[in-house]
Amino acid sequence: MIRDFSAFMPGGTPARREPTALERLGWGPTFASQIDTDALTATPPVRVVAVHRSGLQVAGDGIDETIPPGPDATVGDWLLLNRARPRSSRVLERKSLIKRRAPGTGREVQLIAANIDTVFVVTSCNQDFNVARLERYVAMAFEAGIEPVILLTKADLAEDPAPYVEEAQKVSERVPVVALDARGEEPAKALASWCKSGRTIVFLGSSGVGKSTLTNALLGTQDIATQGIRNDDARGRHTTTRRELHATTGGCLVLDTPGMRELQLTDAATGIADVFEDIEALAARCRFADCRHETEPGCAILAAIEDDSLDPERLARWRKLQAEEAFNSASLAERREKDRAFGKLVRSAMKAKSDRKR
Ligand SMILES: Nc1nc2c(ncn2[C@@H]2O[C@H](COP(=O)(O)OP(=O)(O)OP(=O)(O)O)[C@@H](O)[C@H]2O)c(=O)[nH]1
Ligand SMILES: [Zn+2]
Repeated sequence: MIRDFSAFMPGGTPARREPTALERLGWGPTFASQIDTDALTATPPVRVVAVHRSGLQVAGDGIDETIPPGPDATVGDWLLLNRARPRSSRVLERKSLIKRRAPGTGREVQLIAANIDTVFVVTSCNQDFNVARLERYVAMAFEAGIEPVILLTKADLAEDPAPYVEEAQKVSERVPVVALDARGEEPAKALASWCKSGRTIVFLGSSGVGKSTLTNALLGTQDIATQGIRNDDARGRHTTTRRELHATTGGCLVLDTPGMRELQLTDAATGIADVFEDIEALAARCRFADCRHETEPGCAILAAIEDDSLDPERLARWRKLQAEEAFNSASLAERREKDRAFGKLVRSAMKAKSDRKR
């Protein structure tokens, strides 16, 4: 068989032609630039499209198979498939990575998803709407190196979605906000600029906000709930570890990963700083480098609150996220010690809040 590898190499992509099998899976210059033609022939690139207990399901140009677990890879990863020793397949450097600490352990890191292009942080135009939660998810996306977009579903049920949009826009100047009806034709149109062929997206948010509805709207007639049962164990039971990519008719890849819907913030100091860049910029102007923004003279943050240019609630949320992040990122031993201190901090924050309300 003659294969045209030109499209795999950097700069080899002409403007208008049908996408190759690999491009439909998300292949592009970021990955192509990491390998040479010899490696391409000997070890074909494949993408991990699903993670099962029995192994990694990989897809490539004419390849669709399950390899045993082994490579330190997760759904979305690109591997150079080593046919003789699949466990030794090389994992290509990632564009983005969502990870977390394995629950209940010390420093062990769990890979959740790789090479996601866009995270849609989903909430609804109703009582689910919560700025603190939006900030948390957006920080996580920034930390992972992924572009976040805030999606406000159930706009059709709200008397006026505008106030929700306005609040959501305050999370970060860098994050677009879209309000829509998650059902029917609207998502495919409203999200078209992010859901292009070969792009990989994921919907994150609380239960009931419309993640499955959005996924179904993009996938067309396919039903994700029934589709997911297919590759699980013999009894067709859902397993909590299942993660997989589904292709839309437009060629966009939607990651379905129930385990990722609620995430703790871990090792996300940079992401938090990105979301709260307004506060970080103020902090840099405080007189003392170690200013705690409580009573210090020359504190730029206290000054901003004083002149109403900073919302004290936003400052409180920043403090809380930072404390939580520091707590989650600590090792188990450190955690035990911090446990008490954290409880105290939360209690004093709650008290400060109720004092203010009084
Ligand atoms: N009217 C209206 N209903 C919606 C919208 N989005 C979701 N719903 C409805 O809300 C309910 C919950 O939607 P799901 O898509 O199951 O929510 P989910 O986020 O996937 O929930 P989990 O699977 O529990 O995580 C369903 O009955 C949807 O039809 C919307 O934009 N407008
Ligand atoms: Zn200060």
